[in-house]
Amino acid sequence: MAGLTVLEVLRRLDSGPRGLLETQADHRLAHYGENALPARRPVSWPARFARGLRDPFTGVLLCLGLVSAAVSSWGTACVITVLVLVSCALRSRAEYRADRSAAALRELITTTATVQRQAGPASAPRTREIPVDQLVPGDVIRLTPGDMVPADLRLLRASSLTVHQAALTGESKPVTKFPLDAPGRDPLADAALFEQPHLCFQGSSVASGSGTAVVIATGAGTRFAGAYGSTARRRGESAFDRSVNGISWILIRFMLLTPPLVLMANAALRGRGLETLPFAVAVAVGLTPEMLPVVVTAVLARGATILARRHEVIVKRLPALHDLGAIDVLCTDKTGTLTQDRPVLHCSLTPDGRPGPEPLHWAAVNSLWTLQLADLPAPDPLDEAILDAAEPEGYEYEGVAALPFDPVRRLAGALVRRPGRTGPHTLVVKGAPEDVLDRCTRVRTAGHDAEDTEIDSAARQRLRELVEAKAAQGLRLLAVAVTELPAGLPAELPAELPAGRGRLTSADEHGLTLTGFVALSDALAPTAPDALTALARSGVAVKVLTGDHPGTAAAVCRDLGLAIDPGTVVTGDRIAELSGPALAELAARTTVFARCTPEDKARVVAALRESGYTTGFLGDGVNDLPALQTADIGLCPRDAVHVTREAADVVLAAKDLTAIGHAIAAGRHSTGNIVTYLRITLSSNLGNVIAMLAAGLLLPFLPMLPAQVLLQNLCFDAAQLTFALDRPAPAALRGPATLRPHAFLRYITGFGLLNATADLATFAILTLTVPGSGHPAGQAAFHAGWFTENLLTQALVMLLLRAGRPAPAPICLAAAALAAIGLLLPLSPLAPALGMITLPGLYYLLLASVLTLYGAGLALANARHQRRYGDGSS
Ligand SMILES: Nc1ncnc2c1ncn2[C@@H]1O[C@H](COP(=O)(O)OP(=O)(O)OP(=O)(O)O)[C@@H](O)[C@H]1O
Ligand SMILES: [Mg+2]
Repeated sequence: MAGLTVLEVLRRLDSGPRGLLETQADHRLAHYGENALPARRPVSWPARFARGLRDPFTGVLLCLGLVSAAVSSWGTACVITVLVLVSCALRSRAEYRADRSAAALRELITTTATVQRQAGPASAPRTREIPVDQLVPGDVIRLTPGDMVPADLRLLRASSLTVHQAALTGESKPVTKFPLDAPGRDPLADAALFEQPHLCFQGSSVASGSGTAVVIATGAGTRFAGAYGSTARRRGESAFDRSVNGISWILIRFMLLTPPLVLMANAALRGRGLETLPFAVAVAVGLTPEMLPVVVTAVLARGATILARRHEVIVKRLPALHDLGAIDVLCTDKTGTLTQDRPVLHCSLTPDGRPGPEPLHWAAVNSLWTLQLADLPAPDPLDEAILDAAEPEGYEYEGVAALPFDPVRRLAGALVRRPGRTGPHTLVVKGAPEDVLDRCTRVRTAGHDAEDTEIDSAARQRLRELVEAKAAQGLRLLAVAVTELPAGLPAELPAELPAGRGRLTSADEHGLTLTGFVALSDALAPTAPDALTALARSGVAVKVLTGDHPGTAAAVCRDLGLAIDPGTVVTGDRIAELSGPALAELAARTTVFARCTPEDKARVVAALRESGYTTGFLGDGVNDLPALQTADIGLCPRDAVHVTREAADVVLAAKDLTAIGHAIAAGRHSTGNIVTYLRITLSSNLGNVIAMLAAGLLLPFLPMLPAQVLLQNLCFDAAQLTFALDRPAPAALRGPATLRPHAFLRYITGFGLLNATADLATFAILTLTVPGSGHPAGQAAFHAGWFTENLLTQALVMLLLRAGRPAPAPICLAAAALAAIGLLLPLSPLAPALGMITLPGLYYLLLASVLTLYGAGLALANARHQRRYGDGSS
């Protein structure tokens, strides 16, 4: 449809500029289905289950199962299958529950689109907000800054519209879009589809300006769904990938190496052949923390559920909770996040700093006509405050053309004329004082005999000082300027020409006459000071990145209790000059960044990430989008614009910024639990494997039958699921929680060797107390003895390797159950079936002393580790 004229497109879609009839829309919704990307639809139970199978651990386990089946070791194959099925089922259940607990909150923040529809053929079209999934082809919709482009669209009208298409084209700068009536004849027709100016695509978002468009494709029919299917974000490796996934991949390599090593060692030293394969497979399974994916999902799901319930925080992807715990720098924007973004007019000042109505009057004319001509359904809070405060004099003028506000230019321009009068038009510009002053050559003195004088450098300096002084009071200042443009010229060129190209352009905004300033005040968000204090206390550095004036930013930060020197505020132009290490160094030592463009915010965040910080970004506006996508974790308040909410990983659904502190604590808690689980499980698995390999080589028989290895493994796995319910040490919650794979591997190797020593000591007492290892009965006793010892040491490790507080009841119960199984199974009637027999009493006596020594060693080594590293993380 890209080459058709607007009329042809509307005719094909059986629609019109007034929009669809409600009944038509209902029929189409039934016919085309909901407008949701296939990847975003709710996931069914079987699909969730199948997704679990794609996990790398499960993959390796399945391979080991296949190997076992190939050598007809059916018992092993069955145990592995059961492990895989149980772990997938447990994982999908945890995910499902986490999803459901946030579902109600998610309703609060569903993305909507402004659609224009008619109740009946004769009625006037009405605009209203509907959830984007209700859009159908043929719908006519409005676009405003911060909107997601909800479907594939053909533009009907646009006013300085620019869209972010980074998700589609990788281009990070917004691109201009404008309607073309007959694009087939346009020289741009050969450009790639996403570059076409008259089409907007699902997956992009509105950066500035506004427009009206007709929906040409929805749901799975959009280009985005066709090209990408899902919305993978290309932000690089996250903290979760670096830690949990990093460890997983190291382990998987070990697992894959183990069976061939065992086979080769047994062949070389003992002359055994392929009959040791089931044992080798069992050893590899024994090394695997099969339940790692389950425990990770269960821990994160539980944390997310509690956060949703207690603090109304929505975690959109579970790994984001882990990353929250790792945040050590939180960047936040100011307006709308730390302040309420409900500005009220404080004063209207003439250029000499005295109160006077003229600046407010012109500001209101500008606000009114930029709003009207840009077709925005709702004014921006600054414009709203200006219109509320001004007399409705704007109606004396008639708007001709407008250049709506955009956060890079920091200006808004409106071209107006007096109705019925000929003569030049007036261009009214308002915006950030620095940017307006740069374009002013004259200044208007106040009073009845208003006259314009040239601005000399002394006057310019005085104006800057006035701005500084007002900003230092925490006021948001806009400068207002006017100029005359000859009528008939560029503004009234034929309407097909896109706005911003040939009509009013930013090039017209020069040679202006300053009429004065309007100052607005914006109250702090009530919970912001507490939230910042709590963050500082929990070891998270806070940085403020704002588009506002440095003086205003500094004053607001002072009110919030952030300690900064006024001279240390860095402005956007500094950021733009620097790159690489210089920028990273500046970003690390600066607390407040002012006059940032959206790009500047993103560059600061990227520089912080590159220097190794785990960075969160909290923001609410379109100008925050690039930074939010660059950060490790994007957070937004509930009132954020659609696109920001869509891009954020974490949404604060309550109007309470202290929820961030709770979310970070929950993240640390989750990471702490995962780390405890991993330490315990890996150090004892590693110990067992070392012992098994050593015994396999020292003994003339297999130290444990494959079935026994798998059985003890099943018992460990079941017991370790209780770590999802653990409480980490308070020290683990005090600072950012990260897991550094190398330090971690050192830890588990140390404790693994300790564990192996206990095993080897047990072998020694077994050879002493159980004679005749040449006979089957002697071997069965050996197997039983080691089985008992293994489960008992595992129980000890579960209780002693934790940091800080005593273990909660479920963990104690699980450890007790392990000990009971270890002691009672070899005595039970089941023992012969498992290849074990009853042991002599002397063995238990000696075992008790080995375990006492082991327990003491464990406690000592753990206490030393705690002293050295303090927290629960590694
Ligand atoms: N509607 C508007 N018309 C004219 N100028 C505006 C308008 N809105 C904002 N400005 C000017 O542009 C500047 C930058 O605005 P921007 O939206 O990028 O950031 P901000 O809202 O000031 O702060 P933050 O980045 O903390 O949300 C503002 O400080 C103000 O001077
Ligand atoms: Mg903002």
